[in-house]
Amino acid sequence: MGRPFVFINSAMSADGKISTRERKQVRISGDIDFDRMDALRAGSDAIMVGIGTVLADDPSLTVKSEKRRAERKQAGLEENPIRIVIDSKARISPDADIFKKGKGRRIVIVSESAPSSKVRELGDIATVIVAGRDKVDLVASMSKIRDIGVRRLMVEGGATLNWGMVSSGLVDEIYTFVGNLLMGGITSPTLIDGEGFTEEETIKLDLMEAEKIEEGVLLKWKLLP
Ligand SMILES: NC(=O)C1=CN([C@@H]2O[C@H](COP(=O)(O)OP(=O)(O)OC[C@H]3O[C@@H](n4cnc5c(N)ncnc54)[C@H](O)[C@@H]3O)[C@@H](O)[C@H]2O)C=CC1
Ligand SMILES: Nc1nc(O)c(N)c(N[C@@H]2O[C@H](COP(=O)(O)O)[C@@H](O)[C@H]2O)n1
Repeated sequence: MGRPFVFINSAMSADGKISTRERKQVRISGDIDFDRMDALRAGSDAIMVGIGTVLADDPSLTVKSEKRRAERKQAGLEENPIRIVIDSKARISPDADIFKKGKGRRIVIVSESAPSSKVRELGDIATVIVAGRDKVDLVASMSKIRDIGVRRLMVEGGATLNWGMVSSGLVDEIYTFVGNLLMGGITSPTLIDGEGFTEEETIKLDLMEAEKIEEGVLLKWKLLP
């Protein structure tokens, strides 16, 4: 029933790009912002990314601070939050760092169109949830992960998943670190890609916080109904 509290955390260039035109990960945040991101991970029940991010960056999505992992253990939690990948066709490799690095539960959410042999293979190393026919149904996914106890969900991109979540009305807050670089490129992923909104559909935001961090600025937005 219902859905978790959902926030997106992302780093983007001053011109709004989250990676280069070759979809290569670039260091946008400095150490302080990476540490802020790590604290957000440690305080979440689950961290979710799209398969595009896994294929491009191969992130582990683990909590990096030993102290924070220890605090989670003391609180009776796994060292790492649940790591969730939205992957309609089950394209993720069993060798992905999400599976190889760190302890904790992994969930891959696929659609009914995913090849059953690959779904079985993934079932040996992760919990596989099926939601949606040709592509993952994000609304149904949120309800399913709420049912297994996820109350606070951190979404770490990428651009297509961010669009899917925002356009489905599934996001409460967005935190963007805007770094001191320009990436350019009409095909470079932005914070929110997808088909985009019409003038009437645009989503209004409430600025909760703006803070200078190192050479960039952290903006915290609440999505208005
Ligand atoms: N700077 C930053 O903070 C971050 C940057 N990135 C960058 O983002 C790029 C990846 O973004 P994308 O290619 O857009 O991939 P993505 O990570 O957003 O994954 C998109 C994929 O999710 C799957 N999906 C299934 N159902 C969906 C649904 N209902 N709605 C939306 N997606 C659904 C589709 O297969 C789709 O292709 C990479 O270049 C990566 O480096 C990713 C995370 C953070
Ligand atoms: N917050 C942030 N700042 C940057 O400068 C970045 N380049 C990214 N990239 C994303 O961080 C994830 C890496 O996670 P692991 O270190 O492997 O746990 C990955 O999803 C990148 O896209 N983020």
